[in-house]
Order: sequence, then C-alpha cells, then structure tokens
Amino acid sequence: MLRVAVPNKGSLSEAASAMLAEAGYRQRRDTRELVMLDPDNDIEFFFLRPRDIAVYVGQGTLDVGITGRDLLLDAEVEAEELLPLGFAASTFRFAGPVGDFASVEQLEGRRLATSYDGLLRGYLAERGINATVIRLDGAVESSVRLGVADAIADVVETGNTLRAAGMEIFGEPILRSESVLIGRKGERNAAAEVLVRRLQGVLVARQYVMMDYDIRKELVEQAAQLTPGLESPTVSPLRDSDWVAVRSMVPKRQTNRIMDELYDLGARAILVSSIHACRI
Ligand SMILES: Nc1ncnc2c1ncn2[C@@H]1O[C@H](COP(=O)(O)OP(=O)(O)OP(=O)(O)O)[C@@H](O)[C@H]1O
Ligand SMILES: O=P(O)(O)OC[C@H]1O[C@H](OP(=O)(O)OP(=O)(O)O)[C@H](O)[C@@H]1O
Ligand SMILES: [Mg+2]
Repeated sequence: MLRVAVPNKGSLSEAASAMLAEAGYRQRRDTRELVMLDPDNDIEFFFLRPRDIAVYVGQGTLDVGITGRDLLLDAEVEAEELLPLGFAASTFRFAGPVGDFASVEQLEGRRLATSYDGLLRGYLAERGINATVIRLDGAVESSVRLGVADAIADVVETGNTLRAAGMEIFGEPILRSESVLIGRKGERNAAAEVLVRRLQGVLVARQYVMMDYDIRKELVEQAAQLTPGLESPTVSPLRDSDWVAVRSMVPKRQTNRIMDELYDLGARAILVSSIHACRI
C-alpha cells in the first residue's frame, strides 16, 4: 500500500486535494480527518502540515508527499522533487524598510528574520555573507518594525503583505517555489510511478486543449508547424480529397494565437475542446 502525505491546511491544501481528486483518488469529506484509506487505489493518505511532510518522506515513514519546494529545501532532509505540480507558486525574497537596502551584500553583519532559516542560512553561506538569522514562526513582516531584525526573507506572492508593512523587496529572488511531489532521495517505487503518471495526466489536461481543423492538403505541412502536437498531429482524409482534417494538442495559453494563424493560413472549421484526462 502506497502511503501519501497531503497538506492538511494552508496555501497548498485545497489545490493539492483538488488535484488528487482530478487524478481519480478518493479525498476526505471532513477537513478534520487525519488519515484516509482509498482501497480502490491501494493508497493511504495522511493529512499533515506541509513543513512536516518533507520530514516524513525524508525519513521514509511515508512514500511520497505534496509540499512546497521552499519547504522541502528548508527542511534539509533526504527527500527530492519527483514532479513540479504548478500551483501555489511564490518567490522567496529579501525585503526591508523602503529605502534601507539596495543589495544583498548590504546584509553583512545585519539581523535577518525568517520562517525558513535552513533555506536562508544555506543561501547566505553560499555567498559568504555573515548575518544573524532570527527564526520566527510567521508574521515576519512585523519583526523589523518591532526592532527584532533589520530585514526579512519571506514568501512573496502578490507583494501586498510587504507593501502594507512599508517594506520593499531587494536583490534577486532567493528561490522560485511551487508545489511539488516529493519522494525519498534515490528511491523508486512502482506504486508511486502510477501516482506520478496520473498527476502528469492532470497537468497535461490542465495545460493543453485539443484542436481540430480542416485544411487544404498542400498547406498541411505549414499548418503542422503551428500545431506540432506532443508527438505529431493526426491527419485524416476528408470526403473532398483536396482537404484533410488535422487533430493536435496545443498549449491552452496559445489557443487563440494559433487559431488566428491557422485561419490566416486557410484552415477552417477550427474547433477547440478541453481534455478531460490523459496519459502521455
Ligand atoms: N501567499 C502565500 N502565502 C504563504 N505561502 C504561500 C503563498 N503562496 C504560495 N505559498 C506556498 O505555500 C507553502 C506554505 O504552506 P503553508 O501551509 O505554510 O501555507 P500558509 O498559507 O503560510 O499557512 P499558515 O496559515 O499555516 O501560515 C509554501 O510552499 C509557499 O511557498
Ligand atoms: O505576497 P503576498 O500575496 O502578500 O503573500 C505573502 C504573505 O503570505 C504569507 O503569510 P501567511 O498568510 O501565511 O501568514 P504567516 O506569515 O503567519 O505564515 C507569507 O508569509 C507572506 O507574509
Ligand atoms: Mg504562512
């Protein structure tokens, strides 16, 4: 039986459960449930704090789990990314009071507050910057105003929290994070491979659409360059032998641009449909 860790609350929780449900797994009905068995898929789901998920997977107590890349790196455990999942995107950045800092080098000898001390210490050490790291549990933005730190390193999504606290970001992003499926370092598990393939299917179904169109035979090569598909587009004969029907997957975000270009090329009856599920 595969043992899978799922975030129980916070920014990752809802989207993680939605993705697993889309991949055909049973999900809990009550947010107070801590463990849930999915006998049809021979999986047991454990609902845990995302920060702890890296620890359980790193120790091999649980086989795989969903957490954030930043939380995985912060935990400094024997776990690795198996698949990026595309939700809960954020950056991890330095910020200080407006006008105080222009570059990371200015952090030398200063005090930095963060909830991600493992991640931050690693970053500072790599760059040879000596700063005092103060580990706080949350609401890190308040630490500077309250005199505990000179600057912070924190998760930034919209930047609204920073602005409200009178702070601004400086330096390059320390990390770009998103939700990830993680497994124990160097360990391959056949049951986990099925989960990975199913989640990949969900990602593709979310990111691609199916496009169908008719085009004159002599233009099919040009059209195929606009819609190369994942492997190669399907080309089928039509009753009118001067024309063919083409079917190809295209990235959802490019749908309208590709339709415009196909139309200009001479394609007609261009139809777009969503992909409900797939295995690549
Ligand atoms: N706006 C955001 N705030 C916090 N975390 C975010 C945000 N956007 C994405 N994330 C990601 O979510 C993960 C944090 O998960 P966590 O469960 O701690 O969320 P949280 O919303 O901060 O929960 P809590 O209310 O317990 O602080 C990290 O990987 C982080 O990068
Ligand atoms: O850039 P934004 O869109 O404003 O989001 C980032 C903020 O959200 C998170 O805080 P959270 O709500 O998790 O509170 P916490 O600091 O107590 O964890 C994070 O720590 C930042 O403070
Ligand atoms: Mg938080």
